[in-house]
Amino acid sequence: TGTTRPQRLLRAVQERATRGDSESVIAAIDHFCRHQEWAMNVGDEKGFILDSVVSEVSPQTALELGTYCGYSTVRIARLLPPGGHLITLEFNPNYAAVARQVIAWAGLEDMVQVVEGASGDWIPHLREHFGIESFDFVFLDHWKELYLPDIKLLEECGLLRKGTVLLADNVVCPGTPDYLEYVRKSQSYESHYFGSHLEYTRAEDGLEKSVYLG
Ligand SMILES: CCCNc1ncnc2c1ncn2[C@@H]1O[C@H](/C=C/CNC(=O)c2cc(-c3ccc(F)cc3)cc(O)c2O)[C@@H](O)[C@H]1O
Ligand SMILES: [Mg+2]
Repeated sequence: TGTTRPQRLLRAVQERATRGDSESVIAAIDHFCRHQEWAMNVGDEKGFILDSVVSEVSPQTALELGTYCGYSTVRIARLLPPGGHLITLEFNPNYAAVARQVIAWAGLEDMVQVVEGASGDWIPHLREHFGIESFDFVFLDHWKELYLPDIKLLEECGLLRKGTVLLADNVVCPGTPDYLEYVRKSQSYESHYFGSHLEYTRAEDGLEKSVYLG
């Protein structure tokens, strides 16, 4: 049986990073993915763009779809303003278990709630369960064909407000064509593409930032 890649990534964090130091956790994961095993984290290059958008929005309420090992969760949570809170949805229990330990190693467990389950099941219950009125920021990084249905669900549930910022990973590689067409054509969004590269590679990829106009 042996270990899984997320478990090996977690071990690299525990061996290389300093407890409570989120920068060292991010660096340990990037080192692992560059020199040991590639993994589908947003990475350092696109991560720098993610950082700048999160810093600009400075969200009190943030949502992440697809936690995986918690790399982007740590990147977002370390930049939240006082009182800021991040909910991250992850439907694979093994990934969620690894992510919780990565987030704890970074010392960010008080700002983050890892919610185990499917985004489509959970989104309609976020208000009643977590007392969320609406989200200031949403990071999409789960299954690519779910980006579009899930933002439509967020709209229907009234969880987006005038000015909510959506940031979507992988809009080029693997690609999210139906999502891109929707946010770029809809009168309800102001969209902008940030060109970059697929994590830890030279392949083209990028992030799409879309502001909900109501
Ligand atoms: C049925 C449940 C649907 N709703 C869901 N709700 C909550 N979490 C969900 C989820 N779907 C998937 N997830 C989780 O999101 C994560 C999935 C991410 C999918 N990401 C990718 O496929 C991806 C893939 C690549 C990639 C690019 C090039 C390549 F050659 C190989 C891979 C790069 C990336 O940056 C990626 O993000 C997992 O942790 C999964 O368990
Ligand atoms: Mg991704």
